Amino acid sequence: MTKMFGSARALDEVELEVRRGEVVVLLGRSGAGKSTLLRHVAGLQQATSGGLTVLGTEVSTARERELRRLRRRIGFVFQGFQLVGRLSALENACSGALGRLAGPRLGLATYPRAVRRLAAEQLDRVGLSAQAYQRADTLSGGEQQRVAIARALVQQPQILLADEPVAALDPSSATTVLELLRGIAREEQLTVICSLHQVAPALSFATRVVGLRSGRVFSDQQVSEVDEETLARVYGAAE
Ligand SMILES: Nc1ncnc2c1ncn2[C@@H]1O[C@H](COP(=O)(O)OP(=O)(O)OP(=O)(O)O)[C@@H](O)[C@H]1O
Repeated sequence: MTKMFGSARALDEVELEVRRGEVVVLLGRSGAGKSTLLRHVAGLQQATSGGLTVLGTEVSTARERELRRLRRRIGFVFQGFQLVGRLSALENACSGALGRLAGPRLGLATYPRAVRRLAAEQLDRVGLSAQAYQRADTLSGGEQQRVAIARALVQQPQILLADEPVAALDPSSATTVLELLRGIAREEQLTVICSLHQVAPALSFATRVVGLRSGRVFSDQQVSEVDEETLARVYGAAE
């Protein structure tokens, strides 16, 4: 699969097969193509040439309706959390269900009871029960990212994508968030694709590490057989 932006090649003949339950880290420096690849998997962008099949949908040729259906099955966690700051943690978590509910929701009480219960359970799972009614913009960065994870889980996704989920966090919150994600992925047999730009967290989080460089797959290894030195040399100094 190749993605061009004008004459720039953001993804250059990328070939990758991810199996169910794998926790894949896309490792690469700024501009390597990690976010672009994640956006393609999420059905948010379409390749310039070549194909990409996600959960049985051919993304490159799919119509908007099919893409919407696909997006509902894929959770996405971002570097900047993307919560609604003035809403509570619980209401943000509930909004993960919006894709399967008809019409907009205004206020917690307008969500079905089952959704509110599920959202509360997921907040509990990420250790934020006590903060459920706190405004999202009053939470710490690590807490906000945990709310975003709860929201993604309320969506009941088959694939969870995370684009630099810990880049904005201090090292200790980053470790907490990655450990949480890893534990949840194991429990749910969830397929996770996560971009990171540091080698050490990638190795403790992933089952498989895919190195990207200038839009190309440069290395692809199971963590158990990873050549740490090469990875550190190629990606260790990534900004
Ligand atoms: N919408 C766009 N229009 C033009 N160029 C783009 C667009 N999106 C990405 N690119 C280019 O494609 C290349 C890959 O970008 P991408 O954001 O995927 O890299 P990345 O590995 O995620 O980097 P970072 O870690 O900084 O987020 C870059 O050269 C970027 O400038």
